[in-house]
Amino acid sequence: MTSTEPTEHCNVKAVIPAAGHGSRMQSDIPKQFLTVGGKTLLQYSIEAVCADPRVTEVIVAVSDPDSSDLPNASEFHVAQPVTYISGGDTRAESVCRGVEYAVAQGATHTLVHDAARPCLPKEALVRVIDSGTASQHGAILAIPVRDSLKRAMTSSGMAAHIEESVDREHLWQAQTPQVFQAQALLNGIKHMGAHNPQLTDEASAMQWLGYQPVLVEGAFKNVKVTHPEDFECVASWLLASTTTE
Ligand SMILES: Nc1ccn([C@@H]2O[C@H](COP(=O)(O)OP(=O)(O)OP(=O)(O)O)[C@@H](O)[C@H]2O)c(=O)n1
Ligand SMILES: C[C@](O)(CO)[C@H](O)COP(=O)(O)O
Repeated sequence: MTSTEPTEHCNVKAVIPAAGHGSRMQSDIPKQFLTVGGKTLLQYSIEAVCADPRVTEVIVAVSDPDSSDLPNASEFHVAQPVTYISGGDTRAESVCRGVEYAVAQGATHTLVHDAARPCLPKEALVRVIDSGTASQHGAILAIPVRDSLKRAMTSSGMAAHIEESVDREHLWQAQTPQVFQAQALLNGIKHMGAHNPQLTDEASAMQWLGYQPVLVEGAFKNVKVTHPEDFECVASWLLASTTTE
């Protein structure tokens, strides 16, 4: 891909994959429905992506969109409409269904954001929408790797010996949101296959098509709740931000 011409008219719809089981979190309920200060992580994530008015709708992929346990979509304190759809067996499948829905609703771009990243700062959101809509390659939030990297001799176990050090220069950790032209992203996911283990994020699908998405500076606090210790950090940051508002 060589063209970086921006799209003239943009209609950005957010897709939030929220149909996971959170097995690594080991909680009784999926992590996106854990609450902090009376709100679920999912609700924080929805409010976070709605902080930029260029987002015109939020599409949330959940396991059962008809479940009475889900908060009524009209109750979210955001200006944009929120729609629940049915997610899939893999994160990529949930995203694929959301992007299909967004395209059918006239989206030019989709912004995909994990329900499990509730501390997304507004400045980072604005940066990634600016870049993702300005380039046909799209853009993702990411942070440069900070620590020294070691490759282990074996892939399992915590007592593995070091085989070699790995140069961290040019290495980034991918976050969400990830912003792409909606139809191109849909094509990429379908070509790669929503059950392909290499399809760990949306940028991978675009790279499969030959695009080179832009890396936009993310934020340390935009961590994904994956393990219990992540939840402890996120809960304290969310509580601190609600008491200072
Ligand atoms: N079939 C799936 C799997 C994941 N997700 C969502 O994708 C995001 C990031 O995925 P991950 O952290 O891997 O979530 P889980 O699959 O829930 O966690 P685990 O891998 O520990 O089971 C989460 O918001 C999760 O709900 C989804 O919508 N559909
Ligand atoms: C998309 C993602 O959040 C980027 O870091 C991530 O790939 C989600 O899934 P994972 O199973 O934690 O890799």
